Formats: sequence, structure tokens, C-alpha cells
Amino acid sequence: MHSLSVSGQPSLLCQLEWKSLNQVPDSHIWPPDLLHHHPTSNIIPPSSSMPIIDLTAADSVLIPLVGRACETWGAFQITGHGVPLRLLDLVEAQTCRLFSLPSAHKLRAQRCPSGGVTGYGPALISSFFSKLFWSEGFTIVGSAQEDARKLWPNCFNDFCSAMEEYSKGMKDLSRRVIVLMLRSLGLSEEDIDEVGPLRGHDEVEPVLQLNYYPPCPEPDRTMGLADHTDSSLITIIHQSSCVTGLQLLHHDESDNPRPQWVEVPPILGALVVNVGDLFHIISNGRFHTVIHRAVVDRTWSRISVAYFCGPLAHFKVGPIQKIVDPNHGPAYPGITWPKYLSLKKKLHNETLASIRLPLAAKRQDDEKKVL
Ligand SMILES: O=C(O)CCC(=O)C(=O)O
Ligand SMILES: [Fe+2]
Repeated sequence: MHSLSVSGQPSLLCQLEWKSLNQVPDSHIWPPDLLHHHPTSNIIPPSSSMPIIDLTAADSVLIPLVGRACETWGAFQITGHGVPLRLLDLVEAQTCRLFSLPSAHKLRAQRCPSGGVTGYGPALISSFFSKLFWSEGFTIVGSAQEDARKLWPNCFNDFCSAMEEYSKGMKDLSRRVIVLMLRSLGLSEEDIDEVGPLRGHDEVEPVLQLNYYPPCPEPDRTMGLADHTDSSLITIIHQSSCVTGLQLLHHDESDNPRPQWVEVPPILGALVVNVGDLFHIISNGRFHTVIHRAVVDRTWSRISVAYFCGPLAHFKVGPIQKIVDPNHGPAYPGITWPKYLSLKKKLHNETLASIRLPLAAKRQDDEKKVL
């Protein structure tokens, strides 16, 4: 069977029986300049490590820590978040169960080739690249029932109830993290109710992306998931606890003239929070939307489960007025999540730049010139 990727190019993903390969096929060999266009930090741990924040601390301690992490890294790990290890293990076990199915079986829930979002297939961003990723994905928006039924017609309940319980845990946690982030921008609890992207948070459909990265005989020649930013407000990632893979592009200006790929070390029970494009917009560019990617390992497979938290579909996300410097004005216009996603589908990593507004000062100059 021949499957098609979103771009209409043949995708070999589903034909690859990963275990039987002792070298990477040409379809999955990435040009070195794409793999190594930024150096990888070989100092472990790097001189300044990605922040790890224990959420059991008082809000007065957490707010500045979270704000600083969002400004300098655009990401941080959280411990003490209250999501039980049992639930993290459960969601990981059900994810393994799914990806362990034979290829032909997984293809029954294949993402609709003409642009579907949910179901099994390569990562959605793979359509931007001519080479394929060394990974498989499964996307859930709202309920997993319809796709899970195709995989396990008589026993989809365990999978669905694990994903539901996990999504509920992530929804509550994302609210807590977003409140801390907004507070760090100087908003009060009342401001947050007024302006907040959290309005209707409970009704927003959860979006989960399950990723599987098989062991790879030549990990340095291929890519698990290419560099990208997430379109969400924030993303919360659970990663397998014993194998590295997630890397962030970090620029420590005091240390290095160039940005470097820095590994996100897996910590048992910790979760990774990424600032997404929409929070970058809300913060008027103050919070860094983090470029990240996943590399693969020679010996070990790796699982990650990403929860994308966004606002209600009709909510226009724009820079919060209270924090916009009147001399410079907003850096972005208001935009809804669906509209942003439709631009991102076309422009990938250029999307933010495509909607960025000229500085108010520059706008005034330009207007004077026209007059
Ligand atoms: O596998 C990972 O750790 C990263 C996953 C990710 O970035 C994504 O699904 O958007
Ligand atoms: Fe991501």
C-alpha cells in the first residue's frame, strides 16, 4: 500500500518496519546542513541549564521564576505539579500499546490524506520537508473514540479513558501555569479574568500529539522531528524518562555568540512546558516562543506526549494592552487560533514574522513620509 503525506508526496513512513532496517533509507537521510545548521551544546550540563521549577513553592516565588524562564528560554521543566506518576505511566503505556501495533493495523486509523488532523501518520509539519522523519505520530483532538475504535474495535476503552484522564489533568495544570505566566507579566487575578485567554478554558477541546521515535541504526543521519515552534499558548510535554531526544535552540548571549541546541534531560515525573507562538503574541514578544526538535537514539525508542493548550476558537489573541509600551505599540495584530493555524500550515516557521507589525514609531515615520 502506498500512503500519501499532506503535501501529496509519497510517504514511506508506514511501510518502514523500523526494526528490520540496519541502515537509514535514502528517504530518511537528512542533508547535514539541515541537521547541523546550529551547533549542539556538548557541555553537559550547559553552563546555564534550562530552569526546573517546583510548583509546590509559593506563588510569590514562582511568578518571577516562571517569567524569567519564559523570557530567557521559552521553556522550563516543572515538578511538584500534582499530576500523579501513575497517570504519566498510564498514558505512556497506552501510547506504547498503540505504536506497537503492526503497520497495517495502525493504518486503519490513518489521518485523512486530504488534510485531516486527527489519527495516525507522520508529524503534521513533515509536509514542509522533502525528507521523512524517523518517527510516527497520532493526533487526538477532543475525543479519541472514533480513531481508537478503528484500532481496537472491541477494546478501545482503556486507551480512551487514559487519554481523557490525562487531558483533564493537563487542562487543570495548563490553567495554573498560564495564570503564573500572566501574573509574571504584571496582571492581577482580576485582570486575568478580564482579558484572559483563559476565558472558556474548560470548554476548549484538548489536543494531544503522541510521538514515537524508534531506535535508529544511524541516528546522526536522520531527524526525529525537525525544528519548529508550537502554535499553542503553551505546550506541556511528557517524555520517556530514560532516553534523551528533545532539544531546544537556546541563545545564551553571555556565553556563546551563536544559538545552540541544548538537550532537555528527562527527569522522572517532570513535565516540560514550552511557550507557544500565541503566548509570544500575548506577551507582545516578551516571552520567547521556543524552537525545538527531537533527535533519535541508536539503541532506545522514545515516546513523547504533547498537550497543546490554546484558547477558544473565536477568541482573538493579541498583545495584552496593559503591557504594551505606548511608544512602540503592539507588535502583532489580534488573531484567532484557527486563523493562526491556517497561516502556519502554509508558512511554517515564517508565520510569526509574516504577521508582525512595524513598530509604532516606525509606522508614524512612514505615515509622515506618505503625507
Ligand atoms: O518529542 C518531543 O519531545 C517533542 C514533541 C513536539 O515538539 C511536538 O509534538 O510538537
Ligand atoms: Fe513541538
